[in-house]
Amino acid sequence: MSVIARNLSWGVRRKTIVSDVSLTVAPGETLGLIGPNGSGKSSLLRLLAGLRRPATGQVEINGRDIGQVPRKALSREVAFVQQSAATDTNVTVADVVRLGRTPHRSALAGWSETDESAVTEALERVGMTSRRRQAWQTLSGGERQRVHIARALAQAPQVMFLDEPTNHLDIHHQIEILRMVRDLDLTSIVALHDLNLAAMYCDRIVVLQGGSVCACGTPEEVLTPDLLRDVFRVSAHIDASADAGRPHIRFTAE
Ligand SMILES: Nc1ncnc2c1ncn2[C@@H]1O[C@H](COP(=O)(O)OP(=O)(O)OP(=O)(O)O)[C@@H](O)[C@H]1O
Repeated sequence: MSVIARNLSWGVRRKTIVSDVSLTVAPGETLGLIGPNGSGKSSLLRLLAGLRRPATGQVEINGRDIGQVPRKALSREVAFVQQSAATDTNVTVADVVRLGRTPHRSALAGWSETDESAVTEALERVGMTSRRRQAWQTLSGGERQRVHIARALAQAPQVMFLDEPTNHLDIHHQIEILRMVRDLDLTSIVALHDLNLAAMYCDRIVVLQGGSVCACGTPEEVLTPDLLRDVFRVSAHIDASADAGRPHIRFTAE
């Protein structure tokens, strides 16, 4: 499913936090959202996912204005992995992942085989099958993050929004999760701080600065020494990596 944002703006009181953002994400594409702290990445993701209404502008998912789509119907198509999602503590890992099935179930329907296999498959994909009966509150930070991603996968969405999904993860799991997101047959928009991981796993990158889009394109087009200096205030060399020609950033100490 495609995601199109047209002239999105949002703010609180007199402060504009997202300013006139337009972007297009093609079906199946993985779009990276990067920008310094406070540049508006989380706020924009929430607008794109329909969790917050824009002051002006609109978001279309698969050609429909999401402002007109009922919330339950939207949550059958769109999953959101938050930065630090709160979860009720007195539950098991499988209980948390089962919550992902909520949009697909009616009040009267029982738990189906489809629901069960979606949960089993989601746990498998994030490598948490052996933990399904473990109490949620006993998990490490990285394990919780993987279970939140499993919950989103169990939702069987067509579009996935992920806010810093690699937070708390060791490097193996950072790479595993981003590779999985890239290889999933769905459209994904992922806010990331690690610019090299964004270069490795995103088809295109949007750079936010002060709530506005200041660059958009392939990793090679966007990740230039000038942009890194102007937006992120760092000096860097860019090497063409052996990894499918993706840029590799070497930060320089000066
Ligand atoms: N509800 C709110 N009320 C007041 N200010 C807000 C609100 N939501 C966000 N902000 C402010 O808007 C700015 C953008 O916040 P946002 O969380 O979208 O940035 P971000 O790019 O995701 O940051 P980070 O990289 O630090 O996670 C920040 O200055 C934040 O303090």
